[in-house]
Amino acid sequence: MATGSTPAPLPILQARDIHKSYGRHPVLRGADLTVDPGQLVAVVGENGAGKSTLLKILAGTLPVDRGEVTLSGALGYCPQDPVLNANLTVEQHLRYFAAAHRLPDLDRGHELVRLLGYERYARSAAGDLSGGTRQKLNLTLALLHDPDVLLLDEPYQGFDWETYLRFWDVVDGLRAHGKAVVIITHLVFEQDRFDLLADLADGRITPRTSSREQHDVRA
Ligand SMILES: Nc1ncnc2c1ncn2[C@@H]1O[C@H](COP(=O)(O)OP(=O)(O)OP(=O)(O)O)[C@@H](O)[C@H]1O
Repeated sequence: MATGSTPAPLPILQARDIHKSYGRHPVLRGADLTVDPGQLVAVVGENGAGKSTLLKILAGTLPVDRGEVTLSGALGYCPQDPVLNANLTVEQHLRYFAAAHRLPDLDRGHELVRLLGYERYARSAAGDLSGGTRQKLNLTLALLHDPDVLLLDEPYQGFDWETYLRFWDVVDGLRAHGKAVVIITHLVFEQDRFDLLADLADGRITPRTSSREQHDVRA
């Protein structure tokens, strides 16, 4: 918890007064969110509240009608539906994305594959992978370039329990290195893992600190 004498960290990601409608259907109506380095943020809310819409806007893949998003660092984004090439193997995906990010080697990719426990599929085509393994590859690719903030849209759909725990090991490692992670979740039992719960309802976000509360939280 920050004290009065500790300067507030500069946010890594900030969304201000976000408005978004689909046709005449308003979804976001003045949503604000501030994410600090090293912060774990859960975006929660009912089905259809606009959580995925918000994440797409934060990721810059969907334009806003009004408002602005400020990002000060590298971004990783894991959409709900993995965007993979069915004909490329896991290893080829790593190589392709590493080249796109101009990475000198595949070390981080191989480390993530090992951490998430799917080394045996290295030579399998993405189209032949199970849904859970495709999600692991999706997550690996989003993390390959060591982003400062990671946006995850329900990342563990299809994960078995062991993988779910490994996933949290990865996230805790990111957090320990000052990376911010924003996750859409429906899992009430895990909410204590987060620093901030961003509760989305009626197009706006109400921030709630979770019992973890180790940071100065503003939204
Ligand atoms: N491309 C689109 N065109 C029209 N309406 C859309 C589009 N995408 C989402 N919507 C609508 O916007 C609202 C918010 O959708 P969104 O997927 O952002 O909600 P969500 O909170 O992520 O839902 P869930 O918890 O079910 O995943 C819903 O009513 C949805 O039907």
